[in-house]
Amino acid sequence: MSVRAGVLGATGAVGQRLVQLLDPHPEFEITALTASESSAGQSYREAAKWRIDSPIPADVAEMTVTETTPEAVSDNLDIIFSSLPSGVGRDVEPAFCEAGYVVSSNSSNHRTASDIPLTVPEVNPSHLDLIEVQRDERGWDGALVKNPNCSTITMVPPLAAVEEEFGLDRVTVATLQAVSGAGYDGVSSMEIIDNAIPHIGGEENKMESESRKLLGEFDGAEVQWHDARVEASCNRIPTLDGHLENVWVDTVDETNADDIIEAMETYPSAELHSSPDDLIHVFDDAKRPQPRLDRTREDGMTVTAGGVQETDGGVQFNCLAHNTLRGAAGASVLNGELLAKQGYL
Ligand SMILES: NC(=O)C1=CN([C@@H]2O[C@H](COP(=O)(O)OP(=O)(O)OC[C@H]3O[C@@H](n4cnc5c(N)ncnc54)[C@H](OP(=O)(O)O)[C@@H]3O)[C@@H](O)[C@H]2O)C=CC1
Ligand SMILES: N[C@@H](CC(=O)OP(=O)(O)O)C(=O)O
Repeated sequence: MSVRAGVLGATGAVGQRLVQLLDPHPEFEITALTASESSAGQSYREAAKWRIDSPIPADVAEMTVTETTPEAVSDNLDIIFSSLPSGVGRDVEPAFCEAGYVVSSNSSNHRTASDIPLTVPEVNPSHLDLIEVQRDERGWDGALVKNPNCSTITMVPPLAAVEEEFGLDRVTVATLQAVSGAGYDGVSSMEIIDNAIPHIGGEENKMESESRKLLGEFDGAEVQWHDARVEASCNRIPTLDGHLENVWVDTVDETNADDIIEAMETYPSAELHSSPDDLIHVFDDAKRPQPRLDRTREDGMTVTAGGVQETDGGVQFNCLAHNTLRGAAGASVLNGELLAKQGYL
């Protein structure tokens, strides 16, 4: 039987990606779509202004968009995917959880709260059980689960591979982030063409904190954040999709480039529908990965890496992921698959 799924913020950039991924999904069936008051009452086709380069799914196009309240959606929902603006989701998502819904959210609110699981199913699936703590503390029948920020999710699988074999002491990262990360209206063409912007508000702090929570240990009661020092510098560049990152890692144990490549290549994926066969693909061509060539590998869910070199304290490498697939909608769907597999739906 299908898992009935609702999408909050379904008309937005990430919401449209969620619809694109959920419509053909073998496990989920879209049964509710919500957006702001101004879109409510319209058909999804009218409200969404579909901007993805595959056709709007015909069966979803004629569904009516509702307001984003627990009362406005039908009771017949098993899971909700949320891609609301963070400020909106901050209060709205807990209201859905209080009403008994299980919410897999991409919004940045509450990601570092102590009782909210922040999960990448291939990296820290055990953190999902923080739901039990959350339910005890908040008295919810529902649950709230988050996926991380798109730049964080790009570097965390390679970092997890390094951590597992050699330990992480210090991480320094510089990002080259695509414009889609800012949303359709986020950066004007006059601002970004022939240019680069060396600041993305709040992004550095998210990379520094979310990565340490993801790589931390869950002891059944709380997540002990990883104690590595993580420093990030974030830049917007004129690519459409795909965040490229330059990462330097000081490891606890001595290592070399060949061992790091092997650790990344053998880091396991998860047995979930949306997990790629190869979670991390490592190129030996120093000019890869590149956003245009590599962002859609395995439906945009593989993290690609390259340029692995030894340094004084450890290793340097580059990595890339599709920011609205692996970094946003795909990450939320994966968390939904994990919730289903672990019996939370
Ligand atoms: N774009 C990206 O690559 C990434 C985005 N994110 C995060 O995902 C979230 C969504 O981003 P994005 O899709 O780009 O945003 P958009 O602005 O494109 O979409 C926002 C969605 O939320 C709805 N919405 C806006 N205000 C309200 C409100 N007051 N009540 C109910 N619904 C509302 C909009 O409806 P309407 O159409 O009616 O206005 C729309 O459906 C954000 O938290 C963002 O930070 C995370 C990673 C990557
Ligand atoms: N800030 C990211 C996208 C984003 O919205 O991230 P978050 O999910 O943390 O809000 C970018 O600009 O590429």
